[in-house]
Amino acid sequence: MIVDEIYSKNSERKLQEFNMRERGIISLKDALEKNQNGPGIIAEYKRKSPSGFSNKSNTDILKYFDGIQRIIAGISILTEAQYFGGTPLDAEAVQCYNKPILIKDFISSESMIKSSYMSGGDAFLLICDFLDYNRIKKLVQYGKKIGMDALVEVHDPASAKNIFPDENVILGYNRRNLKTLKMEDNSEEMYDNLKSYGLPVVLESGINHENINKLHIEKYQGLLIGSSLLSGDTIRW
Ligand SMILES: O=P(O)(O)OC[C@@H](O)[C@@H](O)c1c[nH]c2ccccc12
Repeated sequence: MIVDEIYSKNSERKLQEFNMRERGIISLKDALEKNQNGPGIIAEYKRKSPSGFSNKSNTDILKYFDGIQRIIAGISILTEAQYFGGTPLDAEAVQCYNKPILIKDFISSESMIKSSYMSGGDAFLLICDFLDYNRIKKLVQYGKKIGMDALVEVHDPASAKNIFPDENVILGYNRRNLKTLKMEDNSEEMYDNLKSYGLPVVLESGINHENINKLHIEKYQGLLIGSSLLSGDTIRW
């Protein structure tokens, strides 16, 4: 499966050697907790996705965020190249918006977290469906040491056992199963469990103007939205 393959090649990934940071860390967790009037939008930029999205209009990243910077609480940048067309240079480029930047990658090591920091990232992604509890605990604690927040994401209810809650953690529910790449929404079943940790909860994937009023978004502190916004969808609730 594609995501397993991406993780398996992490040891071959070229990591960011020199520091591209232009500013101090901005906490994504703080931004979501302070967001007024409902969940904060984390707008994701990607050029393509194995689940079928492609940035047909080849939206320029700076033009894109110039247009939406006033309505978003954070930015998510795909940095994986092969399947998402990503690059750390995208993260470096969007530091100018002074919004917290989530490095959306298949992170499995401390060196990848350090690389995310050097690229200008403020937070990083850990996926419970692919990393075990001890690995997540180690990486959350490393991120905390260098001041970064971790978005600890779950899809399969069984993988919630890998959650390591700490003060720098934001929890995410991914409506998409990354093992099948299909939308399989267990958010109703999962919400109370995730909320019980007392941490911000972000709803992720497949959110658009047609379903946004059916997803009980008022319960969430954040919405991670990529494809629909990149395709010009107008999101309002
Ligand atoms: O483009 P969408 O359907 O709005 O989804 C955005 C984001 O949730 C999705 O890209 C995502 C959520 N978790 C991930 C983990 C890896 C790669 C991608 C993701």
